[in-house]
Amino acid sequence: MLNAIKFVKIVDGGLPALHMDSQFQMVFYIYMSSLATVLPPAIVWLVLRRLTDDLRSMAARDPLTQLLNRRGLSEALQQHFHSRHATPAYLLLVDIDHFKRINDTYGHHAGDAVLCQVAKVLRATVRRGDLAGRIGGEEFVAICLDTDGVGAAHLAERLRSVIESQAIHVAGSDHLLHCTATIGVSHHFASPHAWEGAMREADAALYRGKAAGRNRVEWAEGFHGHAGAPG
Ligand SMILES: Nc1nc2c(ncn2[C@@H]2O[C@H](COP(=O)(O)OP(=O)(O)OP(=O)(O)O)[C@@H](O)[C@H]2O)c(=O)[nH]1
Repeated sequence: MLNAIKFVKIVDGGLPALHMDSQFQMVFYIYMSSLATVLPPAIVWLVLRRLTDDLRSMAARDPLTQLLNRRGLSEALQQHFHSRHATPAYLLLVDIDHFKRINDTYGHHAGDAVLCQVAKVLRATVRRGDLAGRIGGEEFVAICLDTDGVGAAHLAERLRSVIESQAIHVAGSDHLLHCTATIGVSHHFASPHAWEGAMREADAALYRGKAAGRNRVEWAEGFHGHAGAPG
């Protein structure tokens, strides 16, 4: 049991809400640690390393969509900015419009199907090397790591228009759902600590987009990327 406690510490900061797979893994781990005295140390070490990797990856992801969560995004940004050739990043905050209505009208499982579809669009639309995450109920984040303001603005507009064009099938229902999203875009930022500030900028822009009628892209104050100059 002492080993189990040490193991949880390795996972750094404890575990998020565990779902079935991870609960199974913990039971498996405790079982393995009880065999630790009779199994060859190399096998025990390999199993533990694998479990540590799995748990670390689970702690960094949203269980519904498998996109990065806040912690996963923050870790990925730390890694990106530690590289000598790190490029500045742009943060896009993507918020589904009137999502509560979808839940209220078609049920929570329909809401979940919409969230999964938007996650799929995000994953498919950002470039390889960019980051995609879900940071709250119906709030998603895309972070462009190797582009300028024009590229970030194009990505935001492409995301908005692909989300709008989706017909979303809900299991067990004949309805095809549609949704739209409002997107706030931050200025570029160049350090892992600056991403909370970028979130605030994008959030303020998003708020303006919601007030202006939704289903639109809004830029942080003074952002010129959409006009052709780097932001
Ligand atoms: N299905 C589902 N719903 C969720 C989840 N997390 C949060 N929600 C719901 O998301 C809804 C968010 O509603 P609001 O914050 O009012 O936002 P909205 O209706 O999208 O309105 P606007 O953003 O102003 O367009 C709430 O009804 C939450 O219950 C989830 O994981 N699954």
